[in-house]
Amino acid sequence: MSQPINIRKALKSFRYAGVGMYDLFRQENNAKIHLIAAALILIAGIWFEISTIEWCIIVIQIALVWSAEAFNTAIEKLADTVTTDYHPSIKIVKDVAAAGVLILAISAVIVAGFIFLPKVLEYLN
Ligand SMILES: Nc1ncnc2c1ncn2[C@@H]1O[C@H](COP(=O)(O)OP(=O)(O)OP(=O)(O)O)[C@@H](O)[C@H]1O
Repeated sequence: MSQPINIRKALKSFRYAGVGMYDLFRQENNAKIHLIAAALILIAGIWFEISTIEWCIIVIQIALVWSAEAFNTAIEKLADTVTTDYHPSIKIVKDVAAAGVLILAISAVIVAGFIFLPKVLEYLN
């Protein structure tokens, strides 16, 4: 028979995830850069009064990059737990995980360009 939903357990999981998010942005250099970039984009969004659909796209892009950074950090920590000695497989694991972040970061920059570049050009004219 299926188990009933355990609200207390779910709330505990939220708390652990919150601690993970705090650790991510407090300890990881790249995560701090992504946090500052997101803050600047949010300020630009308010300044240029972007539309609801543009806000949705920006929020999705920020979430994708942050999420990829979180998974990348988790993989790095796990790899370092396995060994801190040089290992060719660990190199591939870390490089590929970092590539996952880079792909989404590039996509975020392109999307930001599509949204903000016309507004910046119009503002400058
Ligand atoms: N144990 C290892 N074996 C082989 N190569 C490694 C190993 N650890 C790190 N590397 C190489 O060094 C690169 C940087 O790894 P590192 O763990 O320092 O990541 P980072 O992105 O600098 O993150 P952080 O500064 O958060 O630790 C990896 O992408 C990989 O190419």
